[in-house]
Amino acid sequence: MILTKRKTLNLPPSPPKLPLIGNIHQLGKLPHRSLRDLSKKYGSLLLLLLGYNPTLLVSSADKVREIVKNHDIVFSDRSRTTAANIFFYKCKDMACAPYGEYWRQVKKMSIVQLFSHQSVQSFHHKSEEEDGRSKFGELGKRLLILFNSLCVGDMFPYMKAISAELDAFLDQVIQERKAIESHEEGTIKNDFLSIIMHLQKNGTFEMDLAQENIKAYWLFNTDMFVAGIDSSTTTKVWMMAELFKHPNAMKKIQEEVRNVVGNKLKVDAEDVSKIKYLKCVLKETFKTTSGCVKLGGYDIPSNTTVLIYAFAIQRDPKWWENPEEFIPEGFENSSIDFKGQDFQLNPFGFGRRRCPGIAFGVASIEFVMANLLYWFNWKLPAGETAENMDMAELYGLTVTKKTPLPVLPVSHFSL
Ligand code: HEM
Repeated sequence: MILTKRKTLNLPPSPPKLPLIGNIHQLGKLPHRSLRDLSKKYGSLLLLLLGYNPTLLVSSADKVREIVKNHDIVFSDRSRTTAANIFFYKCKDMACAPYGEYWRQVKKMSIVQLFSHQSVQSFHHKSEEEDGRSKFGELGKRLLILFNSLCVGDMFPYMKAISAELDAFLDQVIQERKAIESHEEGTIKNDFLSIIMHLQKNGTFEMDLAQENIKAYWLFNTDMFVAGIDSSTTTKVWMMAELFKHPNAMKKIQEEVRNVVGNKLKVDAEDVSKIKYLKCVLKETFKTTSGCVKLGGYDIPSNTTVLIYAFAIQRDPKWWENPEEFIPEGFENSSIDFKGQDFQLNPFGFGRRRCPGIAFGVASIEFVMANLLYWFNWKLPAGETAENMDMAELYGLTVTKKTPLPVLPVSHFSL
């Protein structure tokens, strides 16, 4: 008889759990806020059970540094969810692909072709194309909702066996995916697929791409246009809302934008790079609006999802003075940046799986915001005041503003 000795794991602290749902009842409607009390009570490493999913919440910048420095490869994997399997042909897109050779190749191809300095520069000339792609954005948003719902389904594997509705739901998911593919075929296939074929022919992409991988790679556009557009748009909305709430910051940024641009009536990329306060406002906005960054699967116990609790880290008094206030000036004489070296500011994640779209995201936000602030003065509709402006949040992949931003542009220049 072989006796196996079971290793007892020294697990991080956990709040009390309920049968079947674990800690889900403690998340509330805004998990990024409710988890804060738990992390204050239990410490910077907190093990939650979400349904059947063990989830490690990391809420200290020092712990994040330690994890990224010592365990980056382990954390670079992704958990294989039902949603990713269905939508991305068994996780063949970049964001959901398990860490390994395939992910490395897809990432290499994207960096060469899509995230190069040249591509980011050409972003300014391509902004009109975004209109044509906004339809895809709408479809992409619906897809995201379905995607998230499937992730919730993964927390309760026992329900899969008993839920007849799940089959109907999965049918709906597959139909939505087909709708996206046919839309894609018409709009993106030509330029995107030709890039892939070209790279495969000239040997840049070293793997032989099966038809399914290529299809999944079209859906990589979902990563691009949902991950990219959704997060950038959300940041712009919060930035504008915060500027309304802080009229001195609004006045200061508009003066700086108009000083830098002068009377050229055109804001170009060089101008944007000179508007220093814009970068401070952007960093402060990132600081106040990120929720949780998902790191991937880790094995304490196996298949633990690790969440970096950006919301708490970016409000940690150890790193930030007046952490609950919106004070962009805090960045004026500070070298803290979001490029992945400063663990207390982490809107784009860390390590190998860090967001590859930083340059695109930042360029698009800064360019659009500089233009909006240069061309227009902004006011609220009659009856609304900055004090009573609704800043309620909606939790999701990104923390969005629950109600639309009720602001009105007034042209600054008499044409
Ligand atoms: C304000 C803008 C943006 C924010 C805050 C943001 C944030 C993030 C975060 C937190 C991650 C996860 C990192 C991790 O798992 O450690 C991520 C991944 C990713 N982002 Fe972004 N992102 C932004 C813009 C963009 C843009 C513009 C694109 C594409 C054009 C993009 C494409 C991606 C992709 C493909 C991944 C998955 C990378 C991988 O798994 O290897 N993002 N992003």
